[in-house]
Formats: sequence, C-alpha cells, structure tokens
Amino acid sequence: MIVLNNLSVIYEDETVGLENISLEFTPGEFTVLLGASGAGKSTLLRCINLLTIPTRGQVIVDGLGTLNNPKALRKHRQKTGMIFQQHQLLPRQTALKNVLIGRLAYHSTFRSFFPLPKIDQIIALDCLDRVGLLNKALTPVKQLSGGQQQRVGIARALAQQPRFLLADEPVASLDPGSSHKILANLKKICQEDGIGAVVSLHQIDLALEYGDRIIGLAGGNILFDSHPSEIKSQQLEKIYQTSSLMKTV
Ligand SMILES: Nc1ncnc2c1ncn2[C@@H]1O[C@H](COP(=O)(O)OP(=O)(O)OP(=O)(O)O)[C@@H](O)[C@H]1O
Repeated sequence: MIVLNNLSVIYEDETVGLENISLEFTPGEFTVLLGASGAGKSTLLRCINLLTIPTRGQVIVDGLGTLNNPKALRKHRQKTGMIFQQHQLLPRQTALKNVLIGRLAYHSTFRSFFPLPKIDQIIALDCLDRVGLLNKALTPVKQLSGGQQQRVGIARALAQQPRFLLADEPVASLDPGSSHKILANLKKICQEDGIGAVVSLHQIDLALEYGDRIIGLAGGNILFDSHPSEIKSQQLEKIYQTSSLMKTV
C-alpha cells in the first residue's frame, strides 16, 4: 500500500500544485485521476515516487516507511513503474533494448555497461509478449506506430516487475481505438499481477470504463474519490467547470 499523508506541493513561484492531499493506493486497484489541465494530476503522480518532493506531508509505503533514506527510496522506485504520454523511448534502439531498460533498476551502474543476464532478456521478451509485441522485439521503435510505441513503454514498466504503475496521460496522443486497446491490455495485466495502477486521463468515457476508482482533482484539491458508478454528472462538470465535455459521458 502507498499512503499519501497531508501532501502539499507549492512550487518556487508559489503556484499551488497540491493542497493537503491524503490518499491510499492499494495493489490491484486501477485508479484514474481526472481533472482539467493544471488540476494537479502530474504533480500527484510525480509525488508518489518522489520525483517531485512535497513541500509538506509524507509518502509512506508499506515495508519501507516514509522513504526518508536513499535505500528505501531506491527500493520504492524499483517497484514503481512509470508510463509517459510521449513514451520516452530510445527511438533508434530495438523494442527489446528499450524494455531491458526496465531491468536496470535491478543492477548496479557498473553492471549496466555490459549485456544484461539471460534472465533479464527472458523477462523483457515475456513483457513484450504480454503487450502483443513479441514479433517486434528486434524492430527499432522509431519504426513502430504510436500505439505500438506506447505498448513498448508499458512493457518497459512491466519489466521492473512493479507493485505499482504510474501512468501520466498514457493515451493522450492516440486515436480512440488504440486508446481502448491499450487501457484494456494495461488493466488486464494489472488485474492478473495484482499491480496497483494510478493513471491520469482526460477522457471521461475511458475513466468510467476502466477505472475501479476515480479521483477528481481541481486546483490541487480532491473534489471526489469514488467508484465510477457513484459519480454524478455535476461532479464531473465541476472538475472541468464546463458542461460541454459531458457529451462524452
Ligand atoms: N515545475 C513547476 N513550476 C511551477 N509550477 C508548476 C510546475 N509544475 C506544475 N506547475 C503548476 O502546478 C499546477 C498543477 O500542474 P500539473 O502539471 O500537476 O497539472 P495537470 O493536471 O497534470 O495538468 P495537465 O493535464 O495539463 O498535464 C499548475 O498550475 C501548473 O502550472
């Protein structure tokens, strides 16, 4: 479990990123963060693995405590995979080499200069298989479609054998068909492996379809935190401060 305890982020220019947020994330739960641009979704995701250091409050992880020593933080990050909107892949490298990057967290910097052991290659190939891309293992990622590249990004995160996955708008640059395929695949894998996912999305329809839990954010505050079936249209309207987006519900 990951516990966020009274977390606030105030950026250097005094912008409020998050305001006194307390949340718990459990393994196996697929949580969607919804909110307009600037609501605090990325800030929240980045706080979970302390890429952004909160101004106040704590991140507490079971078995590791408050992450206030480098060893605990390294262990937490090893078990927390990240998926990005723009994939953050090495375009000229093969899909397999990109996925192997997910294994580096298990090796020393020195060891990572040499080819990784066979077991890491097997884990990476298995992850590519789970996202349906085993046949593209030796293809440079720049030759893959946007959806395929995102699946390589997911495989790389899975290669970490994570307990939690953090995904920042993973389907924002994809067409609706690819978005559904990617989220369905991601959710299935998380269910099978008991991985807790925290995924920020802009599309309400996708949030309602795939989220086990939806957290609505606005101005760095939590407006609601419920099962999708309990969310009322007024609450969704409130987070976007407009009714036009409700057409997609
Ligand atoms: N490094 C930073 N320095 C100053 N302000 C920042 C920084 N990063 C984010 N912010 C501000 O903090 C607030 C929350 O930003 P955040 O990126 O978390 O929102 P978001 O919901 O992820 O938005 P988007 O959907 O556009 O990605 C915004 O007002 C943003 O301008």
